[in-house]
Amino acid sequence: MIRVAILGASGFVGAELLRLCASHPQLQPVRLFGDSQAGLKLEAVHPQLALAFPGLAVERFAPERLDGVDLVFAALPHGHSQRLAAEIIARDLAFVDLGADFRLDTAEEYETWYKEPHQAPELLSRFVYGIPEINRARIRGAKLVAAAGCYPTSAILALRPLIEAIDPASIVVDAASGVSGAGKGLKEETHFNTVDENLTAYGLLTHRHTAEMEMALGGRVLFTPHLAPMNRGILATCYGQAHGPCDPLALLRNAYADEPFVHVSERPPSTKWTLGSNAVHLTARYDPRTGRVLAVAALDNLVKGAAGQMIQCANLMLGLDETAGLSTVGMCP
Ligand SMILES: NC(=O)C1=CN([C@@H]2O[C@H](COP(=O)(O)OP(=O)(O)OC[C@H]3O[C@@H](n4cnc5c(N)ncnc54)[C@H](OP(=O)(O)O)[C@@H]3O)[C@@H](O)[C@H]2O)C=CC1
Ligand SMILES: CC(=O)N[C@@H](CCC(=O)OP(=O)(O)O)C(=O)O
Repeated sequence: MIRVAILGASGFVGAELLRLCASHPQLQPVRLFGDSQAGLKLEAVHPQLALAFPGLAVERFAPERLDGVDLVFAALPHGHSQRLAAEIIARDLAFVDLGADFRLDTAEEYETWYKEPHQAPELLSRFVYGIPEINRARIRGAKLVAAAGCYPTSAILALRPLIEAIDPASIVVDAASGVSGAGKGLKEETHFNTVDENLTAYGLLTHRHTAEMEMALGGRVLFTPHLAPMNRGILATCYGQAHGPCDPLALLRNAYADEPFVHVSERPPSTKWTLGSNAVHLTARYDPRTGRVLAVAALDNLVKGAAGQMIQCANLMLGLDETAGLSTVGMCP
């Protein structure tokens, strides 16, 4: 068995990591770390996991508590991993980080979008960007992976195979996310009364995920996120000006023919098809009237947009079956 420690285990992504580990043949969570919920038994923090992990409790992190651990997952608020990474690296552990701390190429880019100086710029180049469908060879065997953000995963998977067919400076991404994307903290914007029966655009022109999309797509992206009145799921509708008539659906089908978690279809995808699964559903069109390409992606922000992607990366890093522990089946209705 591979012994796993989870930083941020008491959060939404932490719960999802544990849920997926419960059906993983090799990953065994042994240490769970949190902040305000440290000291509580797991069954008090995430009752839905009580039967799977009866003996576990949430602790406060201390480096010596990683003794005997093989793999570390971190699902912490941005800015924390860059302060802890050196301790994890010194122990030569496999490390998959989901915060944004090690996703971008440079400290300058991080400071531009996250509005604070990076605390470990010397480590940035050691992390591999974690979307297996675009970066599998580098993730396989890597020790340090920065798993991609939820919105970027949807837009990058929808557009990357189409990038040669469009002007990369013309990309527009409009994406709607379920409220779990904002984490479990209580905020006015995510309060039931705010989100119920409501649809809101936010982060206009400034959302930090723009940088990640531009890094992976090599273009300019106008990204507008929206908060949708649903629990989970992201639907990303992406556009780009085509160089000429093309068949984007065929390009997607061709790019993802052998991918275990990507389904390409003519049918416009729904978030509900992906709930609880590591699947991404895609479609695309060429519009001869406007000369634009349109691509749509649906995924579960907590699975392919977070915990599922982390496990998919860890499977590759550790030489396991890439699909281990990751059901491809969504829960619908
Ligand atoms: N939710 C999503 O869909 C996605 C989230 N992410 C990213 O993953 C990370 C976690 O997200 P999510 O699970 O939603 O967030 P939550 O707010 O639900 O959970 C945050 C976790 O971090 C812990 N934590 C908070 N502050 C500290 C601290 N100072 N020291 C140690 N631990 C701390 C919390 O502990 P405690 O509860 O005990 O206080 C909790 O376990 C974030 O970076 C987020 O941006 C990325 C993709 C998708
Ligand atoms: C609905 C919602 O609020 N979503 C979050 C993005 C999700 C996330 O956790 O961001 P990372 O992938 O960078 O970690 C937001 O827009 O800030």
